Amino acid sequence: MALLVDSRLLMRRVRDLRCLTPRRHRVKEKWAATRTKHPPTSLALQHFDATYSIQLGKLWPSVRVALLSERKYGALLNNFSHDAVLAGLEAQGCRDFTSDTDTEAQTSEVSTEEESSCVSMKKSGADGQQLPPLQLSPHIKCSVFPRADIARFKPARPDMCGLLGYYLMDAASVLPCLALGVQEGHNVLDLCAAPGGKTLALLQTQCIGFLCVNDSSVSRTLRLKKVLHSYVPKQFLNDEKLRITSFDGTKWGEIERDTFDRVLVDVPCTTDRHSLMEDDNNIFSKNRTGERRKLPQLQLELLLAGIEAACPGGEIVYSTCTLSQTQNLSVVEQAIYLAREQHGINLQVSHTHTLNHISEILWFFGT
Ligand SMILES: C[S@@+](CC[C@H](N)C(=O)[O-])C[C@H]1O[C@@H](n2cnc3c(N)ncnc32)[C@H](O)[C@@H]1O
Repeated sequence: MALLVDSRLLMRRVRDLRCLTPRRHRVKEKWAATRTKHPPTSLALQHFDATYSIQLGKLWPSVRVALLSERKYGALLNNFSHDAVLAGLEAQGCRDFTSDTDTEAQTSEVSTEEESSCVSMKKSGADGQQLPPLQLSPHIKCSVFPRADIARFKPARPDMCGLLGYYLMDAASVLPCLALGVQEGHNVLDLCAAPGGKTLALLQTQCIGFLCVNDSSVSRTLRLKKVLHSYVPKQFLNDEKLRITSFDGTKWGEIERDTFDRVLVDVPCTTDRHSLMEDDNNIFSKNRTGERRKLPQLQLELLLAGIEAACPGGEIVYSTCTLSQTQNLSVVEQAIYLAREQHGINLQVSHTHTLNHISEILWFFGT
């Protein structure tokens, strides 16, 4: 893996040198002259080196290598498809990691390549009951190629009804959906839902009573609608089962309080891997510095809104795809404090209780 990173860095260095070499064509020269000296991906790496080396200590070098390595996808199986997708993927050597409990080799593969974080919490009901053990949905399945196999999935094909067989996403992105522990007839809110990978995973449980899907970005909500129509039969997308909105999620507490059995708060964050790999749409671009600095506050407001939206006894899962303690633990701690002080809401954090069940599947590093 180290070799892979070295060769990437080498390629980047060669590209940089090429840019500095004088060119005959004026257009190229101009491009080289205006080329940013500090691309956002380099700024992201500098930032992570500074913060994560302190936060993660000795673990940081290996996590750094994983973050800079080729991304490894999981294929979320679409139970609505008529094709025998799982069998097809198994024939290619893939395994469903959500039902794989004794494959240490495979679990470490997934864990070192992902940087997601999720914490679940329960809003205390009048009865103040202890948390029941988490029941993972057996219907959320995600296939991955085995350890050291970086084969790519073929594009999913439509079945006879035009529905695609699987959706490619980071394997760890399935975790928040499992951790939500959706049960039969639950009223569920997905507060920041676009482009819809986790919504799709939640729908795989096929037991949700009503699903409310929201994302403040209208363009991303349109993408989400396209995703749903490519994977889910129309009868599951009617007004009685699903509502799609584009509200500012931070205001949800003013719209619908004490309503949902389960709330997923999958917030915008520094998306660490993307920030290291892609200069386009990168939160570390100089012109997005303000937006980046405001992320923890936005995350806090979204989580508080999600907490307010949950019914007494309801559960909330907060998830990000960053390793940042400022965007994970600190946000959760502040939200718990403010929920109690400002809204009189008590929360039980079920981080450990969630991990105890899922840790057989993925490796976790607690911060
Ligand atoms: C990490 S992405 C969500 C990914 C999605 N859950 C999935 O699995 O495909 C975060 C989303 O939050 C949305 N967002 C940002 N600010 C928001 C707000 N104030 N209210 C609701 N959504 C917001 C962004 O548009 C973005 O789509």
